[in-house]
Amino acid sequence: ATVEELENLIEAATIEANSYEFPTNARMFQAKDNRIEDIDSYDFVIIGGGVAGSVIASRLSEIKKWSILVLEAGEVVTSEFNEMLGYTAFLALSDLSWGFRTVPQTTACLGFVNQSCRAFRARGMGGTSLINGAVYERGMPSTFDEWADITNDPTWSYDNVLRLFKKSEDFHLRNPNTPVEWKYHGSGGYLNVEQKIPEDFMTTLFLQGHRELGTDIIDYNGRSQLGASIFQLYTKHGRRQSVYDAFLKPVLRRSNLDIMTGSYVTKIEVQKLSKKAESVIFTRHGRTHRVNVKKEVILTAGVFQTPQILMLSGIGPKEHLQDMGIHVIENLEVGSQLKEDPLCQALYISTNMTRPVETLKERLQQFLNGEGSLTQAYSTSGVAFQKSQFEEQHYADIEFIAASLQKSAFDVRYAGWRNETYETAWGNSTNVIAINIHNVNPRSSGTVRLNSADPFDYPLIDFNMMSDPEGHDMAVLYEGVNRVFELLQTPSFQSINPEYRGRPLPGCEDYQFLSREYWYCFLRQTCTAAFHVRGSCPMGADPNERAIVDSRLRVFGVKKLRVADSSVLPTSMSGHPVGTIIMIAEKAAETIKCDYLPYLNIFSKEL
Ligand SMILES: Cc1cc2nc3c(=O)[nH]c(=O)nc-3n(C[C@H](O)[C@H](O)[C@H](O)COP(=O)(O)OP(=O)(O)OC[C@H]3O[C@@H](n4cnc5c(N)ncnc54)[C@H](O)[C@@H]3O)c2cc1C
Repeated sequence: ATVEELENLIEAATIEANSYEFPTNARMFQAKDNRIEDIDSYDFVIIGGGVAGSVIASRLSEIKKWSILVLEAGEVVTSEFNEMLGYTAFLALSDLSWGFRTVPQTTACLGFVNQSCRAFRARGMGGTSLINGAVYERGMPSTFDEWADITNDPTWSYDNVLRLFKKSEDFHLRNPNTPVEWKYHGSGGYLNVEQKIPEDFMTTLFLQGHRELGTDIIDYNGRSQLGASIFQLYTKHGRRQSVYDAFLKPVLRRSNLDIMTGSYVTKIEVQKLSKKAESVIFTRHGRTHRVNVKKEVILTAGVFQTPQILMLSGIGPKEHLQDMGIHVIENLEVGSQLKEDPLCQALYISTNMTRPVETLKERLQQFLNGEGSLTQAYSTSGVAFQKSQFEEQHYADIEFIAASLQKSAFDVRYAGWRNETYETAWGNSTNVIAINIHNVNPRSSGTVRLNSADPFDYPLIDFNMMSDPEGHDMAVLYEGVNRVFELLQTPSFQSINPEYRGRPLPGCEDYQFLSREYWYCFLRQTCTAAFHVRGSCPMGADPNERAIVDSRLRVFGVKKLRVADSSVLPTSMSGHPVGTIIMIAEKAAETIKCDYLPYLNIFSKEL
């Protein structure tokens, strides 16, 4: 597109976002009557064409004799507007968004309308990679050794999964100032990974400040995640590349792969005695269909809807299903260990830093060259992973993200702020920067439950962040606040004259301003969700210890049914999950191939 065409797309999308009303249920997918029409059967039916579903469909359809069907509620997205990461937030307020939010919270998101946190998820081929920040990050290598212990399966160890991370990746070093540990990166994979160029002033300052504090500048996808860095993004020449674009678009001509968009799955039919998954019921264009499954159903509908579909199909906590009037097929603690990371983005700091004045036309011209501010979702690209004093092992538990901000009515709408809280947090600050504090390894957990047995009702989502009885998560976040002020003391940051000019927040007036108690209150008011939700159907060795799937991602007690998306992460991986979800999906596909084609060597080309 030309600069003028892009300007028109931006105008239309921003008008839509500013007046967008989120749906509150999925009734737009309801059929007109109760008739069920059978369609042809498939070897594998994949529910959800999101991040994990796209990877699995791509890999399984490599086997020509298998027939694969992907059922996805959303559509294929083609607008170039969606490729501009700089407008990411606008996409969450569009028809791509499911529009989920949590039930009212008591320990976090208190400064937001109805004390509710947004729980953004996207629909459409590529799933939430259609609206996310495209940060590519794998977490701490030792996480995967822990997964091998939890599942009693050494194939989850880092030495083994590194091969899968590399298999997906096509890494390009675009910023020569960034350290790279090449042996941890892949080339020639489906997913293009690159850094944004050139660095902006705030990123440079952030890295210098960290150097002055003695922090190493590292490749966070190398041997250790601990240190400061600039984001690696899975973009291509600075443009968003959804996981569908990367993994499925190149193979669409395969005749054994069918993708049915606009298809909303309401139930997996599981035979009551044999407990075998036999068919999938879905609505499409006002009608209801049944598809029979010859080999397996693979559930990749994401962290909220995967547990919802399981529960609607009779797989979940017995008492809850009985309360909902659903016949129990398998009693499993589905949806009982939901994990979300608290993120504080409201520590606004006034400075004397002036930002470059660029017109939209100039920014679009840079975008067309694969550069500039529109090629990243966050306002800058500086990031640091650190370990708090409370972290007993060696995981990162705090991520700091540099930001350079302007006050905006759109932010209030996007995040769902209460106006008064936003205004007072901002105070009379000018030329604002923020160092966002992200607790990437929290202990608190929440739940996903059914609202009713009606598949068109949204599930009840309760993040329950910062609620662990020991107060660990609060202590980590408070240490994060103190570390931000330490960073602001470095000579680099002192050069821009940083000053905190927020006013006492509503609800926190009783605490001495800027005391420890005040910051605790501030964090409960301003921390919201990082959208890195996971763990609603964790893998493990034993369903009596609340595991839902085994190490081969098979649902305990049910045959022909696997789950392979963000729901299965058994612990945090200390960061942004897409890289790990892609690895899990690669592993799921490889496992399925080994189960059905045991004569194939896993290193053979055919895999
Ligand atoms: C605003 C935002 C920014 C983020 N930024 C980053 C980032 O920079 N880096 C990162 O690593 N992670 C990021 N994430 C998180 C990341 O995008 C998700 O963790 C990831 O997409 C989850 O993958 P998934 O395969 O589990 O689910 P999804 O990608 O959400 O896919 C699930 C799919 O299933 C479909 N589906 C659901 N229910 C049904 C049904 N009943 N019938 C048919 N289809 C159905 C959905 O429409 C969707 O397409 C971000 C998330 C958000 C919201």
